[in-house]
Amino acid sequence: MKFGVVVFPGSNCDRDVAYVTQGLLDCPTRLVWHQETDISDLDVVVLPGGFSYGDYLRCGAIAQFSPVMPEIIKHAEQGKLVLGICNGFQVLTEAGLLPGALIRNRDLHFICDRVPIKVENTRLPWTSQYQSGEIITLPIAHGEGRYYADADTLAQLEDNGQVVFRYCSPEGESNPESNPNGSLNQIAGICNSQGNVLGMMPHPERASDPMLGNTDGMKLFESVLNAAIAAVR
Ligand SMILES: NC(=O)CC[C@H](N)C(=O)O
Repeated sequence: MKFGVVVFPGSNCDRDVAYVTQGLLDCPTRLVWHQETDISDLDVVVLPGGFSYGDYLRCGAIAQFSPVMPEIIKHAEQGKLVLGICNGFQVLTEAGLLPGALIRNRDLHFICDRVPIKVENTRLPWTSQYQSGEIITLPIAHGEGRYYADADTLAQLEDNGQVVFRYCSPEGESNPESNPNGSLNQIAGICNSQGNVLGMMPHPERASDPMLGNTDGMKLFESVLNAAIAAVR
């Protein structure tokens, strides 16, 4: 199984993701410059965190027009896996691959923290290695991470199990105090209706190497590998 990590001008977590998928997960991985238009060799496309195009206009708003994006949309339409982390999540909503939008944090500050998150849906290629309802801790680092969607979209996401990660208290409660950025329904990550496209604001790649003292993010990458192994059996 081969990973590709898209590099936009201003991406800054591209190598961190590649370090995890190649170095820790032992899967072939290549960096994909945003002007490339052939990604047919890839099984999983990751849009990493960062500040694509300097976050001018809106985070992710300019990156959606990169030449690689139509190819990523085709890749997703074929049912193949696409993961957007932080700025990558913002790009996926701007490109219409995921519903809703990421807007300025409630308190208008950039937040850099480690926060508890509940894994809400484990029936996905992204999360099968987690326990349902498991509370994990992942780093967040964003200025525009407040998930917003209209009421109908929100209800649809909830009804279809598309809310994959939710901010919570260390005990797993969802309340205003455990919502770092004001996201609706405490949403930290969602998937599309087919489940093959995932967007999340927290950074699993920053919590994967045992050297960093937290490996809660590694199960996400292991889930992907597991799904690939299951598919060829
Ligand atoms: N870590 C990131 O990807 C940051 C995303 C984006 N630049 C923001 O500030 O919201």
